[in-house]
This record gives sequence, structure tokens and C-alpha cells, in this order.
Amino acid sequence: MTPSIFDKKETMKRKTLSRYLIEQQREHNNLPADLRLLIEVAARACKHISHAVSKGSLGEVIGSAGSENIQGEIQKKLDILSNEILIEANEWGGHLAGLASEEMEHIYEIPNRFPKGEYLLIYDPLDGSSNIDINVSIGTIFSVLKKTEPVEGEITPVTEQDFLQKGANQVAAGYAIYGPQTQLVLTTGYGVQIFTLDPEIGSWVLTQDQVKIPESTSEYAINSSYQRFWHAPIQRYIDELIAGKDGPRGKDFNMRWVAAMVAEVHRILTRGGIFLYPTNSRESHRTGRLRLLYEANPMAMIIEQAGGAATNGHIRMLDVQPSSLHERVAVFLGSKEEVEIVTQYHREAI
Ligand SMILES: O=P(O)(O)OC[C@H]1O[C@](O)(COP(=O)(O)O)[C@@H](O)[C@@H]1O
Ligand SMILES: [Mg+2]
Ligand SMILES: [Mg+2]
Repeated sequence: MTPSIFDKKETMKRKTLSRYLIEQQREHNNLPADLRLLIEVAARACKHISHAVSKGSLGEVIGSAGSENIQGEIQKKLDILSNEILIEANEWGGHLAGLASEEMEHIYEIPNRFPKGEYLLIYDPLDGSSNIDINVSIGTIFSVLKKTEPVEGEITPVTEQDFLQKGANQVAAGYAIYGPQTQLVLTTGYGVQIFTLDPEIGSWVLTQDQVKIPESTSEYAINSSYQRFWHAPIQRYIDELIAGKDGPRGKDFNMRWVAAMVAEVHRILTRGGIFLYPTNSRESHRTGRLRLLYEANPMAMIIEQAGGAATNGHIRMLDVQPSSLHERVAVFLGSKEEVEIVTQYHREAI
């Protein structure tokens, strides 16, 4: 008997992250057991961060920590706390060789007193830090790579070089968004799934499977306060969007800016759109604002898995060869048609 729509909804409601991952491992045979456990540990850490975020001033996590990270940005108390939560949860998990974070200058090798694994975890513990104090959506972004050994079976110490892999090598990527609801968006290379945290039972529940981004859109997101520093291809692209129905695009566009990449990507996954963070002539943005390894790459994998596109303006983001841990990059991602147009404008300008 075919189950009714109601029954299907009920079944979806009960599918927790654990059950979903076990099904992938056992029934579909497309998720190694160690990777499944690593994702569970990361998801548990995000639940912990979500709890700290929701307490806000009650938990005394609001405000500056009075320190700077490697990028010269003022660290918020929550940036530091989230980083510590992720390290603590993952270092004894037994599935990692090492981890790296926006908030740490160097990589962190799992100490010898803990069991080790073959994976590398790279994350932005708290994305959208400027939104913390104003109670607007923020998130945690993570990427998982595999450490490759020069000789099979031999285990060598982890180095920064191990992390400098193209995004195409990612075996999983995800983010948690701490907004009106806390959600976990995940890909292990088989589409994109959204899990919503049910605060009553403390579980991540599958609420959307195989998320798909519409190919066309009339919504864009860019910080236009840098307009005077923009290079010609971006100037051209945005001018055309603003010209709307009267311009070459022949339709009106709307604009949004949340100032947290997780929130922009989440909106795009939900209803389409394009997110742009180009390089510009300002010294601090010469190579871009967002970080390749723990912002651009995981988001690019998620966007591609949902049928969208992501480039650095010239090539597919996932094909960019990283050269350093905290490297910055220009980012164009979202609905395919728009990403293709803006990338084409960059290519024509060479
Ligand atoms: O509004 P701005 O200053 O242009 O920057 C917004 C961008 O900065 C970020 O907040 C950077 O992330 P962090 O908060 O992790 O440093 C992105 O999420 C966002 O897209
Ligand atoms: Mg960030
Ligand atoms: Mg951050």
C-alpha cells in the first residue's frame, strides 16, 4: 500500500541524523563508518554551540574577547568558545589526524594520547561574528578531507601541506545555522540534506532531502559599500542587475545582505539567488575576503551538490589549488545562470 503524504511526512520527521547516516553506510554503502562517526561528533559540537548561542547574554558569551585572530580580526567570546567546543569534541573522537580553524594560526595535530584517524577537519567555528551581538543568524561551517599517506599503511605526522587540497577532494561538507531554528546542512557527495534540531528531544531531524537550487533567480547578495573599489566585471554585472527591466537583463532584481555567509547560502538553498564576494582594489580585499579552505570550499561543495554553481570568477571553486591555510578567495555562488554570467564577464575582461 502506498503511504499517504501524511505518513511520509511523519516518517521524515522521525528520521534523525544518526538514522540517516547509518542508512547511508549500511544500505547505500556510500559512507565509511569512520566518516559517519566524525560527522556525528561534529554535529554534536554544533548542538553545543547552538545552546551557547541561544543563551546569549544569559550565558555571558556576548561581546569581544579582547584578542585578534591570525587575520587581524577582533575575536568575539563566542568565536573562541565555539573553536574550543569543536576541538574538545573532535580530538578524542578517534577519526581525525588533525584539524584547522579560522581562529588558529596553525594546524592542530591530534595529540598522541588520543586515538587517531585518517581524516582532516577544517572549520570556521563561528561565521558571521558581527551578527552575534545583534541577535541575527550566525553559523558554523566545516569541511572534511582525507589525509593521504605517501606509502600505503604508513602513518606520517600531519602537516599544513596535508590540508592544502583542492575542494574537489572534500569527502563531506556542512554548516549549522543558528537562526530562528537551528539547522544542519550536510553533504557527503550524494545530494544535500537539511536536518532541524528538535530542542525537545535534542535530535537533528531530517526535514529536507535532496535540496535543489533553482537555476534562475532575480535575487542577489553583495556588500555594495565597496562599489568604488570594484573591478570592471563586477561593476558591469551589478549595473545590469540594478538597471532591471530597463536594462540588458530585462527583469528587475532584488537585493539582500545578512553579513553572514551561512545565512546567505541558506537563503540561496531555500529559494535561489547569487552571492558575490569579489576581490576589489582595497588593500584588505585584494585577494578577497572569504577564506578558501573553510568558507568557500565547503559552501561550494554544498551548492554544487544542490545543483548550483560556485567559481572564483574564473574557474570552478572546487578546482582552485590552495597555497596556504588561511588563503582568501573571491566567491561567486548560487543559481547556475547568474554564476555563469558573472564568471563569463570576468573571463571576457582578461
Ligand atoms: O559584511 P562584510 O563585512 O562585508 O562581511 C560579511 C562576510 O564576513 C563574514 O562574516 C566572514 O566570516 P567570519 O565572521 O567567520 O569572519 C562572512 O560570513 C560574510 O559573508
Ligand atoms: Mg566566516
Ligand atoms: Mg568565523
